[in-house]
Amino acid sequence: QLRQNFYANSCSNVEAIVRGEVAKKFSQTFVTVPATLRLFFHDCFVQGCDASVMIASTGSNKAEKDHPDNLSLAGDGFDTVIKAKAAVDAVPSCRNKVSCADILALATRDVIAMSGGPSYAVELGRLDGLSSTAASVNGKLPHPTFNLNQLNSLFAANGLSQTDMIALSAAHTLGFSHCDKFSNRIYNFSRQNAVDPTLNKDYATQLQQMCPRNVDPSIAINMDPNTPRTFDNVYFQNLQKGQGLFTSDQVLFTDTRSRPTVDAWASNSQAFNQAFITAMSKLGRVGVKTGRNGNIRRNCAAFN
Ligand code: HEM
Ligand SMILES: [Ca+2]
Ligand SMILES: [Ca+2]
Repeated sequence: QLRQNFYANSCSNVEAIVRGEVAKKFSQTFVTVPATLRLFFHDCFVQGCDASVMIASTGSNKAEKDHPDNLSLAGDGFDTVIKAKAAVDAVPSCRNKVSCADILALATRDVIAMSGGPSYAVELGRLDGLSSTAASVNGKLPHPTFNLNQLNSLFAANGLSQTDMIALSAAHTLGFSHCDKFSNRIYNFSRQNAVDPTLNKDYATQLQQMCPRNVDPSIAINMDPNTPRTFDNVYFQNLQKGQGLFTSDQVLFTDTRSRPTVDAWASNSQAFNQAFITAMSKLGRVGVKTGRNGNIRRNCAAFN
């Protein structure tokens, strides 16, 4: 059972310590923000929010982070958690008291707030998981080609509603994508349409310019073409204009079952922020480990 003041008696300053390290990292590179937020999502959807995604592979174990769906996780997310963990452990009373999973949850809250998004109280008390395998990632993470039914069923498997799914998708209001993740929409889309017809024409042309055929696979572009460094509801306004980057983004507007929610949040950032906080809190409860199912890792990248 998670609770807000879980570390009140063991490490009462944990929130300030984490925030301080996250602020330092944020001042060095903005990538900290999307990298940490996506890391939290990919952690929670595979074996629950237990920092299983942070484990490094060893000679005998190929870990989650080396599954194809996780290879584009940016290193700055991992680095943020590792640095915050070191800062926490530098305080004698906090040493080996706070889980990597909780530090990731706190850091995620902090990067959202630092980029203009809402802040919220984080429930704590997660333990770190005891396993991490690439094989366990299969089928657990959404793909950018997903339609609404596929998105809903994957999120429902994690206790999240369609409303939660739409709110969380707005994480694509910042951060980057590599060209291969959406090139099917701008080249050879279908027999009838070379370009995905749900894509705004000018935006499609811009995407083709930024991502020419045979582009360097390391090239990444902003997912929100309008406010790429601000956590805001412009994501939903983009969808209304046909500027959703992935099929899984644009479908939230094209499918009439989800469009009313997109329209509501495009014009009401407060309502969106509230829904986002609710959904993030639910995401943070997925598959939480307690008791013998977990421990507090000394090194977030390795089992004790
Ligand atoms: C709804 C289904 C989702 C799909 C299909 C999806 C897919 C993707 C893909 C393909 C990328 C680009 C990766 C790359 O090429 O580097 C990406 C980036 C990102 N995603 Fe998602 N995602 C989804 C939901 C979420 C959720 C729920 C969150 C967080 C709450 C999230 C946060 C992010 C962030 C922040 C980035 C940018 C990462 C960076 O700049 O390093 N996504 N996502
Ligand atoms: Ca996990
Ligand atoms: Ca934005």
